[in-house]
Amino acid sequence: MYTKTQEVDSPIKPRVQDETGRLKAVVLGTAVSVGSAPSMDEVYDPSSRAHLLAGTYPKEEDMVVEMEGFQSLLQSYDVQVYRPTVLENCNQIFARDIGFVVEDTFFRSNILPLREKEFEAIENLVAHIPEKQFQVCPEEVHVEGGDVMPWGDYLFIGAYTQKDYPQQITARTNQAAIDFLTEYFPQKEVKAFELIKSATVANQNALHLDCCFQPVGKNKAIICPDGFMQQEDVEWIRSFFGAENIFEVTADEMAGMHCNVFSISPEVVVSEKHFTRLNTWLREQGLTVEEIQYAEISKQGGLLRCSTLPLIRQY
Ligand SMILES: NC(=O)NCCC[C@H](N)C(=O)O
Repeated sequence: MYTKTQEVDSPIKPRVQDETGRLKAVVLGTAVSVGSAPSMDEVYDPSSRAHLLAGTYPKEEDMVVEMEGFQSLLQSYDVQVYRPTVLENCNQIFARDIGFVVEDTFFRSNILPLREKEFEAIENLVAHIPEKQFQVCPEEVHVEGGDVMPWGDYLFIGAYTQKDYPQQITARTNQAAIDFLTEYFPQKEVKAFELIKSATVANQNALHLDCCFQPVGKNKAIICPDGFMQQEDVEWIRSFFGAENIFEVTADEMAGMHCNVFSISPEVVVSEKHFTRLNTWLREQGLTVEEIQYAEISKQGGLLRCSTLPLIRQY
């Protein structure tokens, strides 16, 4: 069974149209029983790899505390927070990637095979979603929720479509995913961005789109230009949001997950407490910034957005 921290509203009717609408229900991953540190053969992102090598790989108890803090904050905003069933010795921190909601449909992702098991832990929860609002992505469609961002009439997708896709362990969303979502949402303008990939160097890798780009508020965004393979995509984002509405982060800040904040509403954003430069800018834009401690989680190549899977936002 999934763990619910509040009563489940059944049925759960998914609805997410953008990145910042007022959050009502969310799955927050869990670090409980995350298992021992992976071996160098098992590791699947460059940040975890670097921390394994440096002997600074995060401890379960520290990550559990950070995630509890996030849960309490979300609940203080009256958000219904669901946690996955705890699977023994399984890393279930990054709930974002295992599924995603666009408009009124929950999609089950086809994620990195090494992470496949994670979906089991929310099966009983998604069973509350009406069948007509639940969609399993076809087998050839490789997609993780970190690469999918609805933004009103637009659907932003992070992808990697180069020939060496099968060899890139940090490439999780392919051309078939772009084609599938384009066909599924004919009324949306699908904008796909090619991301840079590296299995070994964290500041040369944009694991997902949400590691190098994140809209905030009503019309603003955080980007790391270095995360994009094509300069014209960066230019497109600059002109779409307007240069004055964009905060740019460095490649090192991208590796530290500065783009991976999470919005509770167009007015309130959750950020990491060490992101001083970013948090100052967010406040200057008139946003309320809820700062929490999440630095241990960042060592695994994900942060606040990555550990959440929004089910319902209100419009
Ligand atoms: N959306 C995200 O960027 N999720 C972070 C996933 C990190 C995890 N270590 C992975 O490589 O899959």
